[in-house]
Amino acid sequence: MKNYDMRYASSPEAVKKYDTQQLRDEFLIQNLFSQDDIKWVYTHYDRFMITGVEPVEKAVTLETIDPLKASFFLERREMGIINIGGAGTVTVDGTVYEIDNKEALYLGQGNKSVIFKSNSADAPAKFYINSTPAHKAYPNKKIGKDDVEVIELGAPDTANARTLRKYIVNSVVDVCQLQMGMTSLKTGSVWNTMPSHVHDRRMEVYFYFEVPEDQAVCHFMGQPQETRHIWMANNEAVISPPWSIHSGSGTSNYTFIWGMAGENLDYGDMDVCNNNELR
Ligand SMILES: O=C[C@H](O)[C@@H](O)CC(=O)C(=O)O
Ligand SMILES: [Zn+2]
Repeated sequence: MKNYDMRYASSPEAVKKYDTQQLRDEFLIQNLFSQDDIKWVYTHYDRFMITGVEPVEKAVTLETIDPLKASFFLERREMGIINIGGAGTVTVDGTVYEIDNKEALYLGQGNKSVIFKSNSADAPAKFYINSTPAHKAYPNKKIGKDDVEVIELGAPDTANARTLRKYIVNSVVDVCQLQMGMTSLKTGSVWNTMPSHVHDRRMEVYFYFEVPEDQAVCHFMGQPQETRHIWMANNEAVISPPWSIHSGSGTSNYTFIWGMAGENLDYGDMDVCNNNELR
């Protein structure tokens, strides 16, 4: 069975003409988590790759996929892993990393054997994973809850009070180009990434989770004066092209993981859009 799905890059001019289904086919990632298996989405936006692994009955071994033309997955790549499920382990060339809920692991280029396992089949680990090309082998590093950089953003008055946690940024861990973190909306706050922004130098992927049953998140994309939306359910991800805003509003509060790659490692390099100028 083919273990990857290819997403080619789209131009803003083409996307203007997409209908709902075409927008979803190009940018939305559903069925992200495979039980006891790994199925990748390989994008042509900075060759950023996305998957979710949920080991239940057995350990899952990371294998290379055909488009990489590599002898092992991390031969020319780095990887960030954030566990959103129960406690688990990632064994990397014999070293066992215990990764609890909302802990992360950075893996540098050159690691040959990577094995994902849950501590208990009753509360399986759910490893959300991003991977990007790498030019240098940086050391592996576990990022625990105390290692993250925490920022409070927004306000209840504008329904966007949220806590942003930087897990994989260059002030926490040495990386080639991957950046990852987690943002949690407070109760009563629903808008993420407001005011919105673009960063034509980096693409981004948002993975929405902790969306309560029967609730949804409306994700906004597109050029600032030509926006589109995609309605998203729990545990779905969306690809944000470098030219696109990436903001969302939920029918309740929720949490999401952001991952980025591209030209620079400067988290704060964003071109902010004024709310009253969005179209
Ligand atoms: O470029 C940075 C990313 O879009 C996110 O980190 C923004 C975010 O999580 C938020 O404002 O809530
Ligand atoms: Zn961004």
